[in-house]
Amino acid sequence: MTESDFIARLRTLPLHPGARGLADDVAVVGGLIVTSDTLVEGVHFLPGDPAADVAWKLVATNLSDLAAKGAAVEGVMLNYPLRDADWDAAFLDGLAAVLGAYDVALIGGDTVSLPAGAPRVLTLTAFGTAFGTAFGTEFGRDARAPARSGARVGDALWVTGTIGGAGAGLAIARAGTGDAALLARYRRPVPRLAEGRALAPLVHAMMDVSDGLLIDAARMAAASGVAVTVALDAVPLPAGVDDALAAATAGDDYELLFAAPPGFVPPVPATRVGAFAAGEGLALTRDGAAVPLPRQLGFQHGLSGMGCADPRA
Ligand SMILES: Nc1ncnc2c1ncn2[C@@H]1O[C@H](COP(=O)(O)OP(=O)(O)OP(=O)(O)O)[C@@H](O)[C@H]1O
Ligand SMILES: Cc1ncc(C[n+]2csc(CCOP(=O)(O)O)c2C)c(N)n1
Ligand SMILES: [Mg+2]
Repeated sequence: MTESDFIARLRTLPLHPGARGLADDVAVVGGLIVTSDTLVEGVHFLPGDPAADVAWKLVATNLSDLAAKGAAVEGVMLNYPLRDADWDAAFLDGLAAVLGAYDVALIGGDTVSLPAGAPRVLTLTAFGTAFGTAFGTEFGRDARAPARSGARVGDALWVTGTIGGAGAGLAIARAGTGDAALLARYRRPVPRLAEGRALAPLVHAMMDVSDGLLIDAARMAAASGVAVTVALDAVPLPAGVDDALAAATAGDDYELLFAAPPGFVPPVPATRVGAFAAGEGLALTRDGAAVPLPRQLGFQHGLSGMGCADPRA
């Protein structure tokens, strides 16, 4: 079963009104914005990646979902599997560093052991509050946490930062040599918290790019009931990356993807990469000409590595 099949089945279960139909980066519960993400050794990080970097990535990937809702971070809970003392100590050092870097407090969690040889599975749950609101009604907070589902016909699709650096960084980590800045994009992603707070009151829809620009743009369009076209030639690439299609399907970028009305002037550095129209699905262009969709739009669990073109989850 693929990740999207599994989540589609979950959607048939009784859902909390704040679950946003299991079609958003977060839930909004009791005035809190809640998200949870897991890193699995061999799936999300390499066994040889430094423990401190794994701690960084675990926190950063969760904060990225809060950033996509313009949230202020309230705190995090950690579920941690002990395995070897040196790695665990280095992880704790890295955890202290990333929590300090983003001024994030630990709320609690759980500590377990692993069977000998089992890969590490690390989970963090992050809690946030809608930025700029006093403690008040859930509606007031929810109204400032843009969903994936708000894109409208005529909106433009925008992305912060650059895309494809983390995918290149993963190849560098596997090879053991290469550009340090690209490697850092893979090992130490930067949650766009300040950008998210600036954008949240202004945009129609927002999410972070975790699985790949194309699959995540398709998810935003599907959740919004509109079609989206992405211009491959417009995708902002970092120095050292030149294959826009590979960049747009690699994932791990943790930039913010958002829909905004025509004429929008973003308050933070961002690039217009596409447009929404009536209809459904994703289309690609390069220099104005239609380009066929690749077989895989991004990463999806359950497909032995890269995912398929299904934007449902
Ligand atoms: N095992 C699960 N149980 C309950 N809800 C789930 C489960 N897996 C995913 N979801 C829900 O499905 C929705 C989509 O999840 P998804 O993991 O794709 O979003 P995300 O966290 O933004 O992305 P990513 O995991 O790529 O960072 C969210 O509402 C999430 O809470
Ligand atoms: C060793 C290794 N192999 C492949 C990848 C690529 N990758 C794995 S999960 C994922 C999407 C985000 O995960 P999720 O959807 O679970 O949040 C991506 C792009 C990696 N990071 N490390
Ligand atoms: Mg997300």
